[in-house]
Amino acid sequence: MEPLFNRIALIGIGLIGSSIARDVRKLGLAQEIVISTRSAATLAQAEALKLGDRYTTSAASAADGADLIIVSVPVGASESVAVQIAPALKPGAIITDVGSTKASVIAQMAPHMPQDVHFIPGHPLAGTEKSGPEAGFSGLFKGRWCIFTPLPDTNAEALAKLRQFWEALGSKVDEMDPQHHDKVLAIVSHLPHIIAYNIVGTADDLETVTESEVIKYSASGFRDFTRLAASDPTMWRDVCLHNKDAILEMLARFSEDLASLQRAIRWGEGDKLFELFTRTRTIRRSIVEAGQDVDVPDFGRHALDDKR
Ligand SMILES: NC(=O)c1ccc[n+]([C@@H]2O[C@H](COP(=O)([O-])OP(=O)(O)OC[C@H]3O[C@@H](n4cnc5c(N)ncnc54)[C@H](O)[C@@H]3O)[C@@H](O)[C@H]2O)c1
Ligand SMILES: O=C(O)C(=O)C[C@]1(C(=O)O)C=C[C@@H](O)C=C1
Repeated sequence: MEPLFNRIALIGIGLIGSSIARDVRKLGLAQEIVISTRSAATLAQAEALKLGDRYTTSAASAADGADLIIVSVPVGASESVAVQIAPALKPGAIITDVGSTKASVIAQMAPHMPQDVHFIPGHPLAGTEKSGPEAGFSGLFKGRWCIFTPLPDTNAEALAKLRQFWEALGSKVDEMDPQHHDKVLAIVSHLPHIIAYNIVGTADDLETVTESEVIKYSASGFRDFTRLAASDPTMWRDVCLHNKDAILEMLARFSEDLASLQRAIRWGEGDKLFELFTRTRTIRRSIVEAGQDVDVPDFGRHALDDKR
């Protein structure tokens, strides 16, 4: 494939940054890959994995002269990165991110962006519960959505180029308003993780059930929750703090519906339970039919516990 960019700078080289690096290298999407991350130890890991051509702990020197800069750090670190890279950005550069929340990332980064660059927030809907440069793999974004939440005055050419980039990684690209993105993701991604953290925490706290019993008898339903609950604590702390309003709104709805389910169980309302379980089963079928479970083979390899 023809390189789409001369120099790509990857700021943050964990699961997402390193998966991008692997695909960029494999597909020949850049002449040069520059990698930057805050910690020297993580940078050394990236270098050992040969993920880039140049390595630096200075985000500014990585961004200097780059045509595409992809920020892949926990969302709470977005402003700090924006402040560091802003003075080094070359005119016409495209700056994007992969953060799981969008309104907050825009609020943190946009005010620091110079007038002559193109800041296009993005979010690939692909990942696993693993983190760090060793957890990444080529093909993570294949068949998955990447959502852009462009600012109103975004340059159409820059947008088309970034779209071309993500499509080269195999993603389907969509555009959304950032607030809408945050609400949609609150229900389809953030709440499932919060529920998983909570149920695994509850099981761990149960006084009548020992920890060894939780491990020994964990049925596959519970095991599926433990996968999500093993996700990176820094990333998910930041998601919760930076999508607070949408998450609280969805949690309120969720709690109401849970109370109604609790009531149906208490009063033996079998029809009500059956109706809900039938309705939700069709959602799973629609997802499978729409090909949205394309990740199963990859997740089987990377995310599920081999000892199952
Ligand atoms: N993991 C997923 O499933 C997933 C999916 C889509 C999007 N995202 C988003 O992608 C981003 C990165 O997630 P990840 O899974 O790659 O995380 P990760 O923990 O694997 O990697 C994070 C990287 O950011 C660096 N970093 C951490 N704090 C920093 C700081 N204060 N300043 C500069 N660099 C810092 C780390 O050294 C590391 O290189 C997050 O914003 C996350 O919300 C994650
Ligand atoms: O399946 C997982 O392990 C993930 O956590 C991936 C997942 C998700 O919820 O689907 C997590 C956060 C993202 O921002 C995007 C994708």
